[in-house]
Amino acid sequence: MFYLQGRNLNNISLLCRYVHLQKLELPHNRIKDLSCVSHMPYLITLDASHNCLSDFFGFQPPKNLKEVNLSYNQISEMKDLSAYSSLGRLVLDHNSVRRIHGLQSCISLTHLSLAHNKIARIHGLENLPLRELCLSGNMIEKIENLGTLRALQSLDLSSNRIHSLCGLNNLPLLGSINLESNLIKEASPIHDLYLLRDLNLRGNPVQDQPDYRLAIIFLLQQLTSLDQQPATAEEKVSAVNMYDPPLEEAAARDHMTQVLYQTLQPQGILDSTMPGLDAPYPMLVLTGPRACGKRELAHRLCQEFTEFFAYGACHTTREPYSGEEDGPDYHFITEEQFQNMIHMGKFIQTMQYGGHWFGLSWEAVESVAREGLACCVHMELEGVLSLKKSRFEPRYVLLIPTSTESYTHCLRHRQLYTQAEMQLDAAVSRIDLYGRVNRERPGFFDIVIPSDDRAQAYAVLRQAVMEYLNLEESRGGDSSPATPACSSNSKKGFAHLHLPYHILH
Ligand SMILES: Nc1ncnc2c1ncn2[C@@H]1O[C@H](COP(=O)(O)OP(=O)(O)OP(=O)(O)O)[C@@H](O)[C@H]1O
Repeated sequence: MFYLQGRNLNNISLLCRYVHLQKLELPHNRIKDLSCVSHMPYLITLDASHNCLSDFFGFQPPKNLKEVNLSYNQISEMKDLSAYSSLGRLVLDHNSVRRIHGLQSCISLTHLSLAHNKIARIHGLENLPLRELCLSGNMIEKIENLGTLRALQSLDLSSNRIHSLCGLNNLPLLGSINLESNLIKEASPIHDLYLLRDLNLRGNPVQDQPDYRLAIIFLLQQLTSLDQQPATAEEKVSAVNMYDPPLEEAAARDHMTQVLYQTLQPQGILDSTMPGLDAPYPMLVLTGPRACGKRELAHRLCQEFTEFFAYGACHTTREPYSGEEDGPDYHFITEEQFQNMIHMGKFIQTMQYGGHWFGLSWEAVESVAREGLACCVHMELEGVLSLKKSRFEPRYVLLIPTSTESYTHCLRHRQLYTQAEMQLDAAVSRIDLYGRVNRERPGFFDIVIPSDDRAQAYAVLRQAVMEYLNLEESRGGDSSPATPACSSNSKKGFAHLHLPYHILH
């Protein structure tokens, strides 16, 4: 080992003779030239911090060089370090480096610190085995290109100019995230950075965003420290409740919200949907995972059984798909209009799905009820849970795909998902969710119908409805419209609809 600290040395050429040196410490001098290191093939550790070096690694590579500290020098450019494959720790703090460069072949590099330089972008680190990365005190505006750092345990990006976490979108397995509007769209925790325990974003504008800590803790659930403060168990629970609440909790919260805003409005009587003496107002809800055909079947049913049913169109903030118009399927409104409607107590239930709002309004159901008809709607499970807390007592039909393969094919065909596999997997996993609820909560759905074959699914649905409305096939056969077997008031007839509970095997 050779140790020469604070001697004001600027020429160390005499060290060329020490060819067997393994550790060289030269901090706090005025050294400009490290070429003598070329003569030390066994060097393992080099500390040349606090000197006047402007040349980055200005020496021939010692084969086993593992640790290098060149902090507090005048280095402005990094160069290719492919000859330094043993390098494990590199400290370049307090230099003038503008661009991270030349590290691609450093297959042993586990610690890298480039604090207080002039770096504007995170790049050039792809696939490195880094465990600790410090880029504090630079000019970085966004978090990017970190998705391949699978060994990363500690990341320090403090005192930069990061104003958004949207760059986390680039991380594999993460859904699109929009923290600007405090909304995480189909987000899932970042599994690829599952070793990350310590994240520091102090001193960045992003800290001012509402629910900043909870959003990060949700995305990185294994964090133990955020901004040098422990990520507590309470925060983890709150984060999950906020961004991915258990179904019942989300439904209870939605129901409470709607009831609260309704009670703040002048009270009027919605007589068309008032329960009768012996039965509630009749409603039919088709539920099941997205694109399982519930909307199509709901329309078909309403078209065939015009004397009994009419379609209740929900409101949504999503854009109409091509060919969709305002009215028949949804009332398309802006996010602001939707929030206004919530505040005016207009909804029975609402739900966020895929980053958009959906809601069933009182008026949608009332307008159908005023015609003396039963309201037929479709919605996801979360909507059902919320609706079950209201005064309505619909019959619930679960339409469920039984072949994952054909369901995936159908999703692909409809091109619903832009971020491909990850979103497809999430959509498919909801089949299991419906299946689980059906198994674990007998009676939750009144009837379960496999949805893979639409024609068959409709035939079963139609048959069930006919039986319980006590209707008979007209002589025209299967495809002819049904006629009531009893001539009683259609609404009253449907009021006795009690579909059986089937367990799907
Ligand atoms: N008020 C509501 N509450 C809960 N879920 C709803 C509500 N209105 C619609 N949905 C559901 O939101 C999901 C997304 O609807 P959207 O119309 O965007 O999708 P889709 O791909 O056309 O689905 P589908 O073909 O099943 O109708 C659907 O499963 C739909 O049934």
